[in-house]
Amino acid sequence: MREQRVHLMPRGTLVALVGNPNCGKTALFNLLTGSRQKVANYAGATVEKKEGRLPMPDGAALRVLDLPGVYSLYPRSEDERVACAVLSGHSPGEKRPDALVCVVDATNLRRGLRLVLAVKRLGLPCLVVLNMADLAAGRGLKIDPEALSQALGLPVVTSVAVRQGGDAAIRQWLFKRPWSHGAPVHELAAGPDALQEHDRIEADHAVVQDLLRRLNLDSLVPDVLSDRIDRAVLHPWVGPVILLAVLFLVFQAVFAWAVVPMDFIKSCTDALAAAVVLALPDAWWRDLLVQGLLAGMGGVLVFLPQILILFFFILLLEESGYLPRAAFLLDRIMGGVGLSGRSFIPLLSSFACAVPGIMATRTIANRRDRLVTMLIAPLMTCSARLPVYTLLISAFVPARTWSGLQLQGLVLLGLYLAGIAGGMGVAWLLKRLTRAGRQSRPLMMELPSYHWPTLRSLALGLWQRAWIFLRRVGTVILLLTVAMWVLASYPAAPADALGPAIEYSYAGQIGHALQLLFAPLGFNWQISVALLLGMAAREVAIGALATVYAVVAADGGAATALAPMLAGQWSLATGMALLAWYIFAPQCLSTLVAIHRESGGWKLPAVTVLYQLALAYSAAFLTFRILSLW
Ligand SMILES: Nc1nc2c(ncn2[C@@H]2O[C@H](COP(=O)(O)OP(=O)(O)OP(=O)(O)O)[C@@H](O)[C@H]2O)c(=O)[nH]1
Ligand SMILES: [Mg+2]
Repeated sequence: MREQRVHLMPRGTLVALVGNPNCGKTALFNLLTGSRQKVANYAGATVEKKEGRLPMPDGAALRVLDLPGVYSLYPRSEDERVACAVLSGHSPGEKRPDALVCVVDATNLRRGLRLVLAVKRLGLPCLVVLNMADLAAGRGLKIDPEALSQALGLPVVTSVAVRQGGDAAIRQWLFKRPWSHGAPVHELAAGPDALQEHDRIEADHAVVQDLLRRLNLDSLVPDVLSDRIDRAVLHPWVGPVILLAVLFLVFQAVFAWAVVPMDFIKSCTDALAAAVVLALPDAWWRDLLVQGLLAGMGGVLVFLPQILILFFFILLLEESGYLPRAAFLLDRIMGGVGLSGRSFIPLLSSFACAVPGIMATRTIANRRDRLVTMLIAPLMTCSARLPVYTLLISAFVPARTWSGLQLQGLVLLGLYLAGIAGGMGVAWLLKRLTRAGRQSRPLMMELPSYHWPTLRSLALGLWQRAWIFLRRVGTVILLLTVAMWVLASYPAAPADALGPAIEYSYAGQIGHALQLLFAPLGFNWQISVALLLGMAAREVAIGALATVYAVVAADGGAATALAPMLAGQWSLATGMALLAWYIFAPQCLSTLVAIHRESGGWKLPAVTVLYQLALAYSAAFLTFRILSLW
């Protein structure tokens, strides 16, 4: 029987924000609807349509859609297809918008107005918004919205999306219904509607040139400051030095700045555990609270400061406009392994989390490049690995400093580089093995103006990350550490037991069974169970280890510091082998689900799991064997 899908369309008036990439659509969307979608200073920050609600003065609400940026209405990449499908009314589960807000970067009218012409031909009521009016004014651009409106036959307003109230004129237009359709303008009629893509773009280009000339807006106003900064940042050898220095600073900071807040959180959870032990009677639920919840969740929570420091830098880089420059600098290296600089931003997003990174591959027009990028995205070190890395580093790498350089920070940077090297190695192999991989694809990427990130957006971004992390600790990690405690505590040891009680528990049994597989890597049974539970989410392994060792210690059970405990129990070779495992292992279900969704099948996720397992096993095996020789 043929499958039939019925889409239920939500009711209500629908307005969509459309525009070139990076013109400020999402910033406006957030302002209009009070949402907190990701705003970033590079093309392709939004790759999926997002909905919000704008309350109207009459009590009703408008449905507002934020769309991925488009260069034209001839989509080339997946994110452009998402936007164009909405505009043409072919988006699954969504009706055609009732009106459009066409956002134009006021500092780049030439490109923005070409899209306005195409959008006007869609025949929907449309408001043209000249956003970034503050930057345009700063550069001495004088645009008369009234004259432009006359010329376009559409209403035109200005906006500043990064200022509270900077959307006032848009609201005013949206609140005044019914919206009028645009007026036909004779000068804009560039040839018949049925022109082919290339001819249509050429014709629109000519119309826009003519229009700008008539309005005295055709002189190019260069962004002097950005150009000056770029002279250093994109310099063939100064550029890479700056890039390395930036990365270096980030990893040093993750260790150096986090010490005080981490100690604070640790002492809080320890004190809480001690107080609970004193206050509550000795019962199974006290053990659950102390050895399960406090040890497990506290063990993960302590890494919040490091995660926030990492995100502070990621947000700074995203908002400043440096990222596309880094992509540009790395294009040659990426070309060497059969990818283009286009893959850089999706890969870089994967350092936060592979899931948005895999979504961001939608901006890569070439399908082969897109699939390879998805395949290697999980090797980039996501923030969930950070707790595992820093735990093992603080257990096994001495906190030594050489003239201001922290050894631990260097090792952390090394782990990140190992992940990158692994990903590049896989891409290089695929380039050698496939014909498509050997074709070179030039990088076309715009370099946005540098911006100062606003304190508000930084604070908001950090708060969002903190919230995501805390929610994870409060849900997945909580559930799995409770599961771990149950596994580690039951069944109780028989009366005539010789070994420690935990050896008889389910965790002990499962761990010993798995150990057959992991013993060649130097992993003991505790690590083996922790890895099993850690398949769901990486940090769970830490909570699981904390719980197992808390149950083992069972000394009335304050949440003892995990790192010194591990240093005492494991050999250096085991600790390092576990680090090597973590660089490559496929320990995240959501990543695999994302690869499935974005690639449209199970083949790619299956390949990902298999190659990652093979890499992880070999890397851990070699590390353990080599270090054991010492
Ligand atoms: N100064 C200034 N900056 C703005 C304004 N609007 C947006 N920005 C900045 O421009 C950058 C891009 O904003 P976004 O809202 O992410 O742009 P977008 O159109 O959604 O981009 P894509 O999702 O990539 O298509 C961000 O760094 C914003 O902070 C504005 O009116 N003035
Ligand atoms: Mg956006």
